[in-house]
Amino acid sequence: MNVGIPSEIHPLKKVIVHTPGHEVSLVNPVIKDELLFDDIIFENDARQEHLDMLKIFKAAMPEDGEVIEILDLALKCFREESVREEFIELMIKELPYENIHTIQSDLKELPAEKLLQFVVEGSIPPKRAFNLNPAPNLLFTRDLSAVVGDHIILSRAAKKARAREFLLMNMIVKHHPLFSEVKNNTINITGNQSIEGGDVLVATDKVVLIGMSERTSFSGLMNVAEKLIETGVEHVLAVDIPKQRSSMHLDTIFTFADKNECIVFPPAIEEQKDNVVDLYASGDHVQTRRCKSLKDALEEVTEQDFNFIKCGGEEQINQYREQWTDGANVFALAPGVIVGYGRNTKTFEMMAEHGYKQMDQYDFIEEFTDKSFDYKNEGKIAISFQGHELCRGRGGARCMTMPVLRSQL
Ligand SMILES: NC(=[NH2+])NCCC[C@H](N)C(=O)O
Repeated sequence: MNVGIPSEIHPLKKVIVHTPGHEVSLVNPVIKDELLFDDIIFENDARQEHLDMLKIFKAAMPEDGEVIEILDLALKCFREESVREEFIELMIKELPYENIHTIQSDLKELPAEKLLQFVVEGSIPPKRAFNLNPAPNLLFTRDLSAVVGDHIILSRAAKKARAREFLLMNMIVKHHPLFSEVKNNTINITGNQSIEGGDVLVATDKVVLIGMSERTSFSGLMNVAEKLIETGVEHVLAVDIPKQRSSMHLDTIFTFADKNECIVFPPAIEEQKDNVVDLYASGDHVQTRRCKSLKDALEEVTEQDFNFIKCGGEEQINQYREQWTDGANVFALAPGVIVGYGRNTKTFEMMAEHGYKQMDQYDFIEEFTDKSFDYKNEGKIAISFQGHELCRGRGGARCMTMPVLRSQL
C-alpha cells in the first residue's frame, strides 16, 4: 500500500515535504504580504532548519519509511511531454489573470527541470523575462491535499498566491505512480469553493474535523463533508474558527498529539461555545447537530475522553505569542511522539506536565540514528527543533508535512 491515513497519530511511513529553495529568496518586502509571508526569510537558515526537521523524521521512521520531496514527484511527471503540455494548458485555464497564454509556445519548449523552475520561481534565469510571483509557500505541503483513509481530498486554493502549487499537486496525483491506488478515489470541489489541507484533521477512521476558516469556504466544507460521508466517514465535525491571518487554518489552533490528546489555542477553542456542527449520515441524508464545544463533540463521537493541552500554558499573553509562532501546530510521528518549534517553551512545559519527555533535535537524532525507534518502548516524547526563519512564513511542523501513509498501530 502506498497511501492511507487512518488518523493524525498513527506511525508515520511516507510523508511529502518541500525543503525551501531559491523561491523564498525571490520574496521582497513589497510583495511579502500578498505572498502570505510576514517577513522576508533567509534561505540558507530556513533550508537548514527544514533539513534538521527531516533528520528527526528519518530517525523516527522505520527503515522502509520515506521522506519524499514534492519536486521529485513533479519532475518525474514532467518527464512526459504530454504531461507538461497538459499542465501548461491547466495553468492557462485556471490562472487567467496571469496571462500565461502569451508565453505558451515558449513554455512548451522547456525541458522538465526548467518548466518546474518556472512553476516554483515564477520565472527562469538568467533573463527572468516573463515574471510571475514566486511560490514560496510550497514549503507548506500540508495545504495541497489531504489523505483521509484511502481517499484523497484535492485542495482548491482560497488565495491566488497559492493557486499554482495546488495545480502542481493535482497533476502529481493524476500522473505519479505513488498515487495510482487512490487517483480514482479523489474528492474534488469546483467553482468558487475552496478547501485547504491545513483545515482537515483525521481524528479516527470514522471522524474527520474540518475548519471553516479564512481558507475553507462553507460550501467547500459542505461539499467535501458529504463526499466523505459517502465514503464511510460517520461524522464530520465542522469547526468555526476566527477568519484571520494568525489562524488561517484549523491546524494553527488545534492539532493531535496522541490518541486522545490535543494541543489547543484556548481563546479560539476552549473559550468558544457552540462553534462546532456535527455532520452525520441519516438514511441517505446528511443531518446536522450543533455541539456545545469541540471537546464535547469529539468525546461524544469518538466515545473517548480527551485531554486538551494549552498552547502557551496558562497565561493568555503566552498563549497568543506561542500560537503566532505555531505552538499549537505540532506534527505526530507516532502516538504521543510529536515535533514542534523549540521557541514555544511554555507549550513544551505544558507537554512536560502531561508526561511528555522533552528532547531537542540533536539528542533525538543522536539517540535514534543507529538504534531503531519504536514508540511503544519510549513513552510520550515532545521533540523540539529550531524554526526561527521557517516560522516567519506562519507555519509549523504540521503545515510543512503532507503524510500520505501511516501504518496500523
Ligand atoms: N496548514 C497551515 N497552517 N499552513 C500554513 C500556511 C502558511 C502560508 N504562509 C499561508 O498563509 O498559506
